[in-house]
Amino acid sequence: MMSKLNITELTELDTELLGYLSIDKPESFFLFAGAGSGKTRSLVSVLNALKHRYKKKLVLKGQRIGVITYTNGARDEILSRLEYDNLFSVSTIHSFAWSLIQSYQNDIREWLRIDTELRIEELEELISKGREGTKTHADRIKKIESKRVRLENLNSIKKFSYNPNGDNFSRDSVNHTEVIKMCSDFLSDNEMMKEILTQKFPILLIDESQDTNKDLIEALFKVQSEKSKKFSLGLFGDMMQRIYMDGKKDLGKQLPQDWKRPSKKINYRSPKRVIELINKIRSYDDDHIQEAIEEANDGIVRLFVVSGDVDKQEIEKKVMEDMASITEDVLWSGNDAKVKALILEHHMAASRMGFSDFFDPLYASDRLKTGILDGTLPELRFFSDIILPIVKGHRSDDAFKISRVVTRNSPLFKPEIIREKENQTDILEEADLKTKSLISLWEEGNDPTLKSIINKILDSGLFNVPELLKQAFEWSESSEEIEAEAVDFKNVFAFVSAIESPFSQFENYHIYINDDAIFGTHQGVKGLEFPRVMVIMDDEESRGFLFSYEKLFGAKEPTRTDIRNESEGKETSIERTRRLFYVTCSRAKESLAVVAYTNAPEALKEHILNEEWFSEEEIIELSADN
Ligand SMILES: Nc1ncnc2c1ncn2[C@@H]1O[C@H](COP(=O)(O)OP(=O)(O)OP(=O)(O)O)[C@@H](O)[C@H]1O
Repeated sequence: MMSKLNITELTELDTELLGYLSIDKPESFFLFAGAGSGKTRSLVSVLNALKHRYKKKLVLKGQRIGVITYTNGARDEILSRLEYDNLFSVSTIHSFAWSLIQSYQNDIREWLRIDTELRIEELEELISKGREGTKTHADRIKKIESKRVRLENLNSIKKFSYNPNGDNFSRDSVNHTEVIKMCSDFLSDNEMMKEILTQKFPILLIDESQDTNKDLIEALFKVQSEKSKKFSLGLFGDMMQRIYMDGKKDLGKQLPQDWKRPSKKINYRSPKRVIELINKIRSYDDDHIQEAIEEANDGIVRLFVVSGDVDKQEIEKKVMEDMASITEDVLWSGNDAKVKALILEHHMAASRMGFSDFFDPLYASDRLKTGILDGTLPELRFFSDIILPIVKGHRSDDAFKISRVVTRNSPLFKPEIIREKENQTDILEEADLKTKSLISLWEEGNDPTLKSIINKILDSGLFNVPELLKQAFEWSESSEEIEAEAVDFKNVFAFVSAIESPFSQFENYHIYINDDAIFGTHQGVKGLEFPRVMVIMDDEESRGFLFSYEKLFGAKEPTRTDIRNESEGKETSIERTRRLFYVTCSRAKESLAVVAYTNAPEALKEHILNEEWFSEEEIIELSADN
């Protein structure tokens, strides 16, 4: 992503940006430039320079410099580069929005009242136009009922809550969409809010602003135009890397006259051949052409066209071996391979890494989704923070590690239990016996199911088992029919299925979500960079409908909707996919393999050659027969 900088390393462009961010004569700017051009690096170096220039002045006035990032990961990275200096408030858009509005509880209540009434009216209108007796009709009635309950409850809520990283399902919580909309409305319509924002943050910089929610961006534009004498807004981004539907489509098109538009032409990240490819991909959208740095390598790219009923894991292994010999870079294959393989959806990693039985049922539940992707679900923490370290301790014969996990987590070591026992060695012996019995599940290379682990622990009482797991275990053992109306029915059921899988599946899932795996998603690698990148494109395996590589690569005709959207000037799935393809290819620092699974290899190849994305020598065909 970024390299550590000190302020003496300011580039000409950084100095230009610094000039705009003067607190005496503020100006706003829009720095939009291609992948790898050093936008994030400029952001950090400019912030460091601002610290030296203005820290004393701003601290005296109780002011800070605001920075909005797209992900928590990017926030952490920038914060660490700024050495956690308190002058900066670095946060994701959701945390930022909530921190601005959370003290205005009455305004939140009123906003929710009006918004909920409006949503009810909209639903009533839809109901009056739609057909009765359909599922949609029944769903709408249900939605109205739940919104009415929310309206009735509004007055009794003492304090609204919000967790930017959570699901916000509780009665007093507001959801992600509401927080952004509320903040945008408050900023657009409320003079006091504009004053609060600009007083607090005379300088506000937004990274990846092409994907920042459009309502909020528009509200911030409004604040900037009204408070231009004391507020600088700096946008960093790249419209070609807009990959979420939330962003402002025409961002930057009608900027006010007084906004500055600095530019960057150099790509510092990628070798020449990769830059040539991404310039080509980009040429359909705009005429921004990048150049490589003088000392850049030539770099190698290959397109693997794969057809037929193939074993995908075998194919991808072969691609990596081929790349190792083509590039003469051993890190492309073997046990020590250092490759980033980009898949479109998480379940594609699950099937390749062998954790689908565990992952798929949980990921299908809306309420569990977030927690399973970031590993914060308490039911998963039970396995990751207690069972996994014990298993690892067992494998490495580390009795000390095991006993530390047990003493920290077992209710046997609670002070009140210890006090009750006359002889404390009894507790140690009891814990030891129960731990050994748990570990015996892995004896002789066994791979126990999660269910058998839960069973063992429920029997021994060595640890407390989280409620959902306990319930899932009981349901899976019960011969009675469970009522669909039961509390948390769907979630418990998801676990009933997931706990049938072996522990090794949990372990693989754990490796995946902790970024230790070679797999990452196309969307998730935004802002990152890797020496060797393998982009996997597989429409058949992906479940969404937003992207289609087969269409982008000419292997499938555009649908009537695509043609209609195009003629109406609306975005098509081809355009969206092209931007995602630009993001993935531009992560490569040394070499790039693109793997296209297709039903029409000939058409695909012809299209690619016509469009001159890859040359004949760069295309390798693989099928079930070779
Ligand atoms: N002026 C520079 N001199 C040397 N290296 C640079 C310079 N600017 C950026 N780099 C390096 O180039 C790479 C890309 O930089 P950075 O991540 O800041 O680009 P970006 O424009 O934010 O990229 P993207 O839009 O693709 O996320 C990093 O490795 C960074 O250290």
